[in-house]
Amino acid sequence: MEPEKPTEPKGLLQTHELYKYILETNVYPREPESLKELRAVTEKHPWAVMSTAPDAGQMIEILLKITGAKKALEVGVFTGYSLLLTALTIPKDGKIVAIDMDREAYEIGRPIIQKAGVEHKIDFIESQALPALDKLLENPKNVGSFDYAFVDADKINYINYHERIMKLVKVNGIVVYDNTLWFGSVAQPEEMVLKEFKEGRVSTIQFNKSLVADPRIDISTVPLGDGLTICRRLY
Ligand SMILES: C[S@@+](CC[C@H](N)C(=O)[O-])C[C@H]1O[C@@H](n2cnc3c(N)ncnc32)[C@H](O)[C@@H]1O
Ligand SMILES: O=c1cc(-c2ccc(O)cc2)oc2c(O)c(O)ccc12
Repeated sequence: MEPEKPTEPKGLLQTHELYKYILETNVYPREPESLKELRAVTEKHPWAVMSTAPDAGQMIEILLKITGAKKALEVGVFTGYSLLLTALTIPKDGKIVAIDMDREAYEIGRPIIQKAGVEHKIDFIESQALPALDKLLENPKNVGSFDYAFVDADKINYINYHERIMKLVKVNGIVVYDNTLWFGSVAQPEEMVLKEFKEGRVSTIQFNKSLVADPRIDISTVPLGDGLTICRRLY
């Protein structure tokens, strides 16, 4: 049997109608204007699908508020939806270290971030993520200092990011990994998986297993967007 081709995005839900209902009824009415604007400019980008899902963003906003996060780390910025969401949510004197190797995409969202008055909270690092994280770790002030981290970059490296981020976040700090259900492919038999998802599926399955086996964290996987795994550092 031919694998089913995805049509329009519906996250991991059974129907487009249900996803539309969630967005239109619960998410868009509460979404700040600047995030709507960022979403609109991002839609013109050929890789717009990579932008953090607004329903997942709404959940992240609650996490940031509950934990009172002030110092945040983001790996994978793209045009900046999750970055702007974080910048809008953390306090005025909060800081976000945001890493992406693609400055061009960040420049698409940056004028909107500036207009929203939150650019002063952001330290954008144009770099491959692994060396940037290693550099952060060289400064003892950064070790165990982050309240929150969001990882939404190359899935194959999540395992490597995790080891570094475990040292950068404080005990009780929260780490959120995006795409941990990789378009639902993690639960599909291999022969049913579309070619373009195969590599990501394998690394995501391995990564999910490694989180389950990691005694340093609590975890919860939430089927929002493309799957979020929320971790809390225990020790
Ligand atoms: C899924 S997008 C991030 C989406 C973003 N969180 C948002 O809300 O729009 C992934 C991003 O990770 C970046 N990326 C991929 N591999 C990377 C790497 N090895 N180092 C740094 N950035 C990387 C890409 O340039 C891309 O902008
Ligand atoms: O379709 C994608 C692709 C990515 C992706 C692929 C390769 C990389 O090096 C980084 C990112 O990420 C996505 C994503 O985060 C998402 O939420 C939806 C779709 C995709």
